[in-house]
Amino acid sequence: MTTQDINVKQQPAVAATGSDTDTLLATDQLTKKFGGLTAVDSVDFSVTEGEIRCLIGPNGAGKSTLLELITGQLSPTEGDIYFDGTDLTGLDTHERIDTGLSVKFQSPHVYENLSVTENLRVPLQRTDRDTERVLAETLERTALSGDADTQASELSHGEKQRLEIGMALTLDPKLMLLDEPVAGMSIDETDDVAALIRSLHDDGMTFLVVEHDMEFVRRISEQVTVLNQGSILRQGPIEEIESDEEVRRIYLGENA
Ligand SMILES: Nc1ncnc2c1ncn2[C@@H]1O[C@H](COP(=O)(O)OP(=O)(O)OP(=O)(O)O)[C@@H](O)[C@H]1O
Repeated sequence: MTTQDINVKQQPAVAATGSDTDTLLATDQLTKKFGGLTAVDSVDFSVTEGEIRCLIGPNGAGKSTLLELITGQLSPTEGDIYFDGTDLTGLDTHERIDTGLSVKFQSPHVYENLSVTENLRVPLQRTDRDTERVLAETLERTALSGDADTQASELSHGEKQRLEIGMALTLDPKLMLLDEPVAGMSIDETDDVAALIRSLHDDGMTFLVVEHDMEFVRRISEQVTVLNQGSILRQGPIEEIESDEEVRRIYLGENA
């Protein structure tokens, strides 16, 4: 399915973000209220095919809520989400994954008692892909070939993150959502994850990354969206965002 197939309701979101038919993910007036608190407030947001878009913002800005609305862990109070021509409203998280959306949460969710290869086989059971070929490819892409038989519990934090990205890759997603992928990592581990994201991007993968580490954002992302109090404050190239006075006052002053 292509973005041409997106129904008429998507048009405002695409138009509002200035994107065209390359839009892979779009939200239209997306809103989430928790009682009297509006955590996400009429957000028109989009991710273009092939880009690495980072979502930043101060604590409580609504980043996790937006991510959870996209993954289907939360239902919107109002608004819609479209992905690759499909209206995701009404689909549960597994059904969203089947449309090509992949999610990697902050802390690694790997099976500690299984080997690296066995972990990679778990998501593959859901597909009819050529398991042995995909396994070999994924081990190589995540630089885990040397640890194919290592039990996951023996991996470092950074290796576990790479393994989980690998598990997502086995399903051949169209968009990877990563929630703070380098939180708590050493410099070397951060380097490895940045290199992995860049190389997957070079192969055409699209990313939406929620991240606090601005040095990491600078390294992986060209396009940044700043969320503040549930609304989009700014979006644009990283250089523009970093030099924007209001962004600096609200967010970067304390994180740059
Ligand atoms: N389940 C919930 N019930 C009530 N309020 C919530 C719930 N989840 C989030 N909130 C509130 O919604 C607002 C946005 O929270 P959210 O976690 O999305 O922000 P965030 O940008 O991800 O923050 P952080 O960077 O600290 O993770 C906050 O005021 C938060 O307290």
